[in-house]
Amino acid sequence: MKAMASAPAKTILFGEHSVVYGEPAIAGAVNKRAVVKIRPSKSDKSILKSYDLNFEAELDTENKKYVLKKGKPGIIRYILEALSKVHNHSPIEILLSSNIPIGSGLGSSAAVTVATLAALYRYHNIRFNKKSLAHDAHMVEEAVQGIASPLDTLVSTYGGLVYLSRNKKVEHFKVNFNAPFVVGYTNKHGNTGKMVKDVRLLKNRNPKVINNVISSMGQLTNYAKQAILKRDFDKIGELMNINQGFLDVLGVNTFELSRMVYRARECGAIGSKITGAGGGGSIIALCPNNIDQVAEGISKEDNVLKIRFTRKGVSSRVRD
Ligand SMILES: Nc1ncnc2c1ncn2[C@@H]1O[C@H](COP(=O)(O)OP(=O)(O)OP(=O)(O)O)[C@@H](O)[C@H]1O
Ligand SMILES: C[C@@](O)(CCO)CC(=O)[O-]
Ligand SMILES: [Mg+2]
Repeated sequence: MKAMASAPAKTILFGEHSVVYGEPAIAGAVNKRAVVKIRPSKSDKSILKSYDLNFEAELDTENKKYVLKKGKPGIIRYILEALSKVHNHSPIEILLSSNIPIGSGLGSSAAVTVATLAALYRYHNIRFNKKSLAHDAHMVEEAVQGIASPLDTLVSTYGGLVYLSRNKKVEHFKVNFNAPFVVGYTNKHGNTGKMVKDVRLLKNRNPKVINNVISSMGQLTNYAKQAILKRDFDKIGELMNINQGFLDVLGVNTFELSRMVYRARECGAIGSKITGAGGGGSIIALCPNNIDQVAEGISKEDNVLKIRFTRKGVSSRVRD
Protein backbone atom coordinates (compact mmCIF):
# COMPACT_ATOMS: atom_id res chain seq x y z
CA MET A 1 0.00 0.00 0.00
CA LYS A 2 1.21 3.48 -0.90
CA ALA A 3 -0.39 6.72 0.21
CA MET A 4 0.17 10.25 -0.90
CA ALA A 5 -1.15 13.67 0.03
CA SER A 6 -0.44 17.23 -0.91
CA ALA A 7 -1.29 20.55 0.73
CA PRO A 8 -0.85 24.17 -0.32
CA ALA A 9 1.24 27.04 1.02
CA LYS A 10 -0.54 30.13 2.28
CA THR A 11 -0.07 33.82 2.40
CA ILE A 12 -1.47 35.96 5.20
CA LEU A 13 -3.01 39.23 4.04
CA PHE A 14 -3.95 40.50 7.49
CA GLY A 15 -3.60 39.32 11.07
CA GLU A 16 -0.29 37.46 11.52
CA HIS A 17 0.77 37.50 15.18
CA SER A 18 -2.43 39.19 16.41
CA VAL A 19 -4.25 35.95 15.43
CA VAL A 20 -2.20 34.14 18.09
CA TYR A 21 -4.09 36.27 20.67
CA GLY A 22 -7.49 35.45 19.24
CA GLU A 23 -7.85 38.38 16.82
CA PRO A 24 -9.29 37.73 13.34
CA ALA A 25 -7.11 37.06 10.29
CA ILE A 26 -7.38 36.82 6.51
CA ALA A 27 -5.21 34.38 4.57
CA GLY A 28 -5.31 32.52 1.27
CA ALA A 29 -3.94 29.25 -0.06
CA VAL A 30 -1.49 29.73 -2.92
CA ASN A 31 -0.30 27.57 -5.80
CA LYS A 32 2.82 26.11 -4.18
CA ARG A 33 2.52 22.70 -2.54
CA ALA A 34 4.14 20.16 -0.25
CA VAL A 35 3.71 16.54 -1.35
CA VAL A 36 4.19 13.58 1.00
CA LYS A 37 4.38 9.97 -0.20
CA ILE A 38 4.42 7.03 2.22
CA ARG A 39 5.16 3.38 1.54
CA PRO A 40 6.49 0.44 3.55
CA SER A 41 10.23 0.66 4.13
CA LYS A 42 12.52 -1.76 2.31
CA SER A 43 14.50 -2.20 5.55
CA ASP A 44 13.57 -2.41 9.24
CA LYS A 45 14.16 1.36 9.61
CA SER A 46 11.83 4.29 8.94
CA ILE A 47 13.37 6.70 6.46
CA LEU A 48 12.53 10.30 5.58
CA LYS A 49 13.93 11.75 2.36
CA SER A 50 13.54 15.00 0.51
CA TYR A 51 15.38 15.68 -2.72
CA ASP A 52 13.90 19.20 -2.92
CA LEU A 53 15.06 20.16 0.58
CA ASN A 54 18.17 18.04 0.24
CA PHE A 55 17.83 16.06 3.44
CA GLU A 56 17.67 12.47 4.55
CA ALA A 57 17.07 11.07 8.03
CA GLU A 58 16.47 7.79 9.78
CA LEU A 59 13.48 8.13 12.09
CA ASP A 60 12.97 6.57 15.51
CA THR A 61 9.20 7.07 15.57
CA GLU A 62 8.74 5.50 19.02
CA ASN A 63 11.03 8.01 20.73
CA LYS A 64 10.42 10.96 18.38
CA LYS A 65 14.13 10.96 17.52
CA TYR A 66 16.07 10.92 14.29
CA VAL A 67 19.55 10.48 12.93
CA LEU A 68 20.26 13.07 10.26
CA LYS A 69 22.17 11.70 7.26
CA LYS A 70 22.23 15.03 5.45
CA GLY A 71 20.53 18.43 5.37
CA LYS A 72 18.91 20.63 8.03
CA PRO A 73 16.69 19.10 10.69
CA GLY A 74 13.98 21.77 11.38
CA ILE A 75 11.02 20.46 9.42
CA ILE A 76 11.56 16.87 10.63
CA ARG A 77 10.12 17.82 14.02
CA TYR A 78 6.71 18.47 12.44
CA ILE A 79 6.83 15.10 10.66
CA LEU A 80 7.87 13.21 13.83
CA GLU A 81 5.11 14.91 15.82
CA ALA A 82 2.55 13.93 13.14
CA LEU A 83 3.86 10.35 13.19
CA SER A 84 3.55 10.21 16.98
CA LYS A 85 -0.16 11.03 16.66
CA VAL A 86 -1.06 8.51 13.98
CA HIS A 87 1.62 5.98 13.18
CA ASN A 88 2.02 2.49 14.73
CA HIS A 89 5.83 2.53 14.37
CA SER A 90 5.98 -0.01 11.52
CA PRO A 91 8.98 0.84 9.25
CA ILE A 92 7.96 3.24 6.49
CA GLU A 93 9.59 5.40 3.88
CA ILE A 94 8.43 9.02 3.64
CA LEU A 95 9.29 11.08 0.61
CA LEU A 96 8.70 14.82 0.91
CA SER A 97 8.68 17.12 -2.10
CA SER A 98 7.93 20.81 -1.86
CA ASN A 99 8.24 23.93 -3.97
CA ILE A 100 7.36 26.18 -1.01
CA PRO A 101 10.27 28.33 0.14
CA ILE A 102 10.93 27.16 3.69
CA GLY A 103 11.05 29.52 6.68
CA SER A 104 9.72 32.27 4.42
CA GLY A 105 6.35 33.04 5.93
CA LEU A 106 4.47 30.98 3.37
CA GLY A 107 3.37 28.22 5.72
CA SER A 108 5.76 25.47 4.65
CA SER A 109 5.54 23.91 8.12
CA ALA A 110 1.73 23.85 7.98
CA ALA A 111 1.65 22.43 4.44
CA VAL A 112 4.14 19.68 5.37
CA THR A 113 2.18 18.88 8.53
CA VAL A 114 -1.20 18.74 6.79
CA ALA A 115 0.16 16.62 3.92
CA THR A 116 1.97 14.25 6.31
CA LEU A 117 -1.10 13.69 8.48
CA ALA A 118 -3.41 13.19 5.49
CA ALA A 119 -0.98 10.69 3.91
CA LEU A 120 -0.69 8.82 7.23
CA TYR A 121 -4.47 8.65 7.65
CA ARG A 122 -4.74 7.23 4.15
CA TYR A 123 -1.88 4.79 4.73
CA HIS A 124 -3.54 3.43 7.88
CA ASN A 125 -7.02 3.65 6.42
CA ILE A 126 -8.19 5.97 9.21
CA ARG A 127 -11.27 8.05 8.46
CA PHE A 128 -10.80 11.80 8.59
CA ASN A 129 -12.40 14.97 7.33
CA LYS A 130 -11.09 18.48 6.77
CA LYS A 131 -12.28 19.67 10.17
CA SER A 132 -10.51 16.87 12.07
CA LEU A 133 -7.41 17.15 9.91
CA ALA A 134 -7.12 20.93 10.39
CA HIS A 135 -7.52 20.41 14.15
CA ASP A 136 -4.88 17.65 14.34
CA ALA A 137 -2.44 19.63 12.19
CA HIS A 138 -2.88 22.65 14.46
CA MET A 139 -2.06 20.43 17.47
CA VAL A 140 1.16 19.34 15.72
CA GLU A 141 2.22 22.95 15.00
CA GLU A 142 1.44 23.91 18.59
CA ALA A 143 3.43 20.97 20.00
CA VAL A 144 6.48 21.81 17.86
CA GLN A 145 6.38 25.61 18.09
CA GLY A 146 5.09 26.01 21.63
CA ILE A 147 2.43 28.48 20.46
CA ALA A 148 0.59 28.54 17.14
CA SER A 149 -2.75 29.80 15.92
CA PRO A 150 -4.95 27.47 13.84
CA LEU A 151 -4.65 29.79 10.81
CA ASP A 152 -1.85 28.25 8.71
CA THR A 153 -3.04 24.65 9.06
CA LEU A 154 -6.62 25.68 8.44
CA VAL A 155 -5.88 27.48 5.18
CA SER A 156 -3.60 24.68 4.02
CA THR A 157 -6.36 22.14 4.70
CA TYR A 158 -9.35 23.98 3.23
CA GLY A 159 -7.70 26.07 0.49
CA GLY A 160 -9.30 29.29 -0.76
CA LEU A 161 -9.31 32.75 0.77
CA VAL A 162 -10.36 32.51 4.38
CA TYR A 163 -11.48 34.88 7.14
CA LEU A 164 -10.91 33.44 10.62
CA SER A 165 -13.09 35.27 13.12
CA ARG A 166 -12.43 36.08 16.78
CA ASN A 167 -14.44 33.03 17.86
CA LYS A 168 -12.49 30.81 15.42
CA LYS A 169 -15.27 30.56 12.87
CA VAL A 170 -14.02 30.05 9.33
CA GLU A 171 -15.65 32.02 6.52
CA HIS A 172 -14.69 31.50 2.88
CA PHE A 173 -14.69 34.63 0.75
CA LYS A 174 -16.95 34.12 -2.23
CA VAL A 175 -15.28 36.95 -4.19
CA ASN A 176 -13.11 36.11 -7.14
CA PHE A 177 -9.97 37.44 -5.56
CA ASN A 178 -7.46 36.77 -8.29
CA ALA A 179 -5.78 39.87 -7.06
CA PRO A 180 -2.51 41.21 -8.38
CA PHE A 181 -0.08 40.35 -5.59
CA VAL A 182 3.66 39.86 -5.70
CA VAL A 183 5.53 38.01 -2.98
CA GLY A 184 9.14 38.90 -2.28
CA TYR A 185 11.39 36.80 -0.07
CA THR A 186 14.89 37.21 1.28
CA ASN A 187 17.49 34.52 1.68
CA LYS A 188 17.39 35.15 5.42
CA HIS A 189 14.92 32.71 6.95
CA GLY A 190 12.62 33.40 9.84
CA ASN A 191 11.63 30.92 12.51
CA THR A 192 7.95 31.15 13.38
CA GLY A 193 8.24 29.57 16.83
CA LYS A 194 10.94 32.03 17.86
CA MET A 195 9.14 35.08 16.45
CA VAL A 196 5.89 34.19 18.21
CA LYS A 197 7.77 33.75 21.49
CA ASP A 198 9.60 37.07 21.04
CA VAL A 199 6.29 38.88 20.50
CA ARG A 200 4.91 37.29 23.66
CA LEU A 201 7.93 38.48 25.67
CA LEU A 202 7.55 42.03 24.27
CA LYS A 203 3.86 41.94 25.21
CA ASN A 204 4.69 40.70 28.72
CA ARG A 205 7.19 43.53 29.21
CA ASN A 206 4.84 46.22 27.81
CA PRO A 207 1.33 44.86 28.25
CA LYS A 208 -0.68 48.09 28.01
CA VAL A 209 0.97 49.28 24.79
CA ILE A 210 1.16 45.93 23.01
CA ASN A 211 -2.35 44.79 23.98
CA ASN A 212 -3.69 47.96 22.34
CA VAL A 213 -1.63 47.34 19.22
CA ILE A 214 -2.91 43.76 18.97
CA SER A 215 -6.55 44.75 19.32
CA SER A 216 -6.05 47.53 16.71
CA MET A 217 -4.65 44.89 14.37
CA GLY A 218 -7.84 42.90 14.85
CA GLN A 219 -9.95 45.98 14.09
CA LEU A 220 -7.87 46.62 10.98
CA THR A 221 -8.45 43.05 9.77
CA ASN A 222 -12.19 43.58 10.06
CA TYR A 223 -11.96 46.78 7.98
CA ALA A 224 -9.91 44.81 5.45
CA LYS A 225 -12.62 42.15 5.23
CA GLN A 226 -15.10 44.83 4.14
CA ALA A 227 -12.63 46.28 1.64
CA ILE A 228 -12.00 42.82 0.12
CA LEU A 229 -15.72 42.16 -0.23
CA LYS A 230 -16.00 45.47 -2.14
CA ARG A 231 -12.77 44.78 -4.08
CA ASP A 232 -11.63 48.23 -2.96
CA PHE A 233 -7.93 47.85 -3.76
CA ASP A 234 -6.94 51.34 -2.60
CA LYS A 235 -8.41 50.68 0.83
CA ILE A 236 -6.84 47.20 1.03
CA GLY A 237 -3.46 48.74 0.15
CA GLU A 238 -3.78 51.48 2.76
CA LEU A 239 -4.68 48.91 5.43
CA MET A 240 -1.71 46.71 4.42
CA ASN A 241 0.61 49.68 4.98
CA ILE A 242 -0.87 50.38 8.42
CA ASN A 243 -0.57 46.68 9.26
CA GLN A 244 3.11 46.80 8.31
CA GLY A 245 3.59 49.61 10.85
CA PHE A 246 2.01 47.46 13.57
CA LEU A 247 4.20 44.47 12.67
CA ASP A 248 7.22 46.73 12.96
CA VAL A 249 6.05 47.73 16.45
CA LEU A 250 5.86 44.04 17.36
CA GLY A 251 9.54 43.71 16.46
CA VAL A 252 9.23 41.20 13.62
CA ASN A 253 10.54 43.51 10.89
CA THR A 254 14.10 43.25 9.54
CA PHE A 255 16.31 45.35 7.31
CA GLU A 256 15.71 43.03 4.33
CA LEU A 257 11.94 42.93 4.82
CA SER A 258 11.82 46.74 5.05
CA ARG A 259 13.92 47.01 1.93
CA MET A 260 11.43 44.89 -0.01
CA VAL A 261 8.40 46.67 1.47
CA TYR A 262 9.69 50.12 0.47
CA ARG A 263 11.06 49.01 -2.88
CA ALA A 264 7.62 47.60 -3.74
CA ARG A 265 5.94 50.89 -2.81
CA GLU A 266 8.57 52.88 -4.71
CA CYS A 267 7.79 50.78 -7.82
CA GLY A 268 4.09 51.52 -7.54
CA ALA A 269 2.58 48.93 -5.14
CA ILE A 270 -0.43 50.44 -3.37
CA GLY A 271 0.22 48.36 -0.27
CA SER A 272 3.03 46.15 1.01
CA LYS A 273 3.69 44.33 4.24
CA ILE A 274 5.38 41.36 5.84
CA THR A 275 3.47 38.13 5.35
CA GLY A 276 3.87 35.33 7.90
CA ALA A 277 5.93 35.50 11.06
CA GLY A 278 8.66 37.89 9.88
CA GLY A 279 12.19 37.93 11.30
CA GLY A 280 13.24 37.07 7.73
CA GLY A 281 11.02 35.51 5.10
CA SER A 282 8.51 37.28 2.92
CA ILE A 283 6.57 40.39 2.07
CA ILE A 284 3.42 40.69 0.01
CA ALA A 285 2.70 43.67 -2.23
CA LEU A 286 -0.59 44.67 -3.83
CA CYS A 287 0.03 46.10 -7.28
CA PRO A 288 -3.03 46.10 -9.56
CA ASN A 289 -1.41 48.25 -12.26
CA ASN A 290 2.28 47.43 -12.21
CA ILE A 291 3.06 43.87 -11.17
CA ASP A 292 6.04 43.64 -13.53
CA GLN A 293 7.71 46.83 -12.28
CA VAL A 294 7.24 45.79 -8.65
CA ALA A 295 8.59 42.28 -9.32
CA GLU A 296 11.58 43.72 -11.14
CA GLY A 297 12.25 46.23 -8.35
CA ILE A 298 12.21 43.57 -5.64
CA SER A 299 14.34 41.18 -7.67
CA LYS A 300 17.23 43.68 -7.75
CA GLU A 301 18.34 42.46 -4.32
CA ASP A 302 15.82 39.81 -3.23
CA ASN A 303 13.70 37.03 -4.73
CA VAL A 304 10.25 37.19 -6.28
CA LEU A 305 7.66 34.48 -6.17
CA LYS A 306 4.76 34.60 -8.58
CA ILE A 307 1.73 33.40 -6.66
CA ARG A 308 -1.89 32.75 -7.47
CA PHE A 309 -4.57 32.10 -4.92
CA THR A 310 -6.01 28.61 -5.19
CA ARG A 311 -9.21 27.00 -4.00
CA LYS A 312 -7.46 23.63 -3.83
CA GLY A 313 -6.77 22.58 -0.26
CA VAL A 314 -5.47 19.21 0.88
CA SER A 315 -5.78 16.28 -1.49
CA SER A 316 -4.91 12.64 -0.78
CA ARG A 317 -5.15 9.14 -2.22
CA VAL A 318 -3.95 5.54 -1.84
CA ARG A 319 -2.55 3.11 -4.35
CA ASP A 320 -2.06 -0.65 -3.85
N1 LIG B 1 16.50 23.52 4.47
C1 LIG B 1 15.73 23.11 5.47
N2 LIG B 1 15.48 21.79 5.63
C2 LIG B 1 14.69 21.37 6.63
N3 LIG B 1 14.12 22.18 7.53
C3 LIG B 1 14.34 23.50 7.43
C4 LIG B 1 15.15 24.04 6.39
N4 LIG B 1 15.18 25.40 6.54
C5 LIG B 1 14.40 25.68 7.60
N5 LIG B 1 13.91 24.55 8.15
C6 LIG B 1 12.96 24.41 9.27
O1 LIG B 1 11.67 24.43 8.70
C7 LIG B 1 10.73 24.98 9.62
C8 LIG B 1 9.95 26.07 8.89
O2 LIG B 1 8.83 26.39 9.64
P1 LIG B 1 8.42 27.87 10.01
O3 LIG B 1 7.07 27.74 10.62
O4 LIG B 1 9.50 28.53 10.80
O5 LIG B 1 8.36 28.59 8.59
P2 LIG B 1 7.22 28.58 7.50
O6 LIG B 1 6.15 27.61 7.89
O7 LIG B 1 7.87 28.38 6.18
O8 LIG B 1 6.69 30.07 7.59
P3 LIG B 1 5.41 30.68 8.44
O9 LIG B 1 5.13 29.76 9.57
O10 LIG B 1 5.90 32.02 8.93
O11 LIG B 1 4.33 30.80 7.45
C9 LIG B 1 11.53 25.47 10.81
O12 LIG B 1 11.38 24.52 11.85
C10 LIG B 1 12.99 25.50 10.30
O13 LIG B 1 13.90 25.15 11.32
C1 LIG C 1 2.98 34.50 13.14
C2 LIG C 1 1.75 33.62 12.92
O1 LIG C 1 0.59 34.40 13.25
C3 LIG C 1 1.59 33.24 11.46
C4 LIG C 1 2.72 32.45 10.88
O2 LIG C 1 2.45 32.15 9.52
C5 LIG C 1 1.85 32.44 13.82
C6 LIG C 1 0.56 31.64 13.93
O3 LIG C 1 -0.51 32.15 13.57
O4 LIG C 1 0.65 30.51 14.43
MG1 LIG D 1 5.18 27.72 9.81
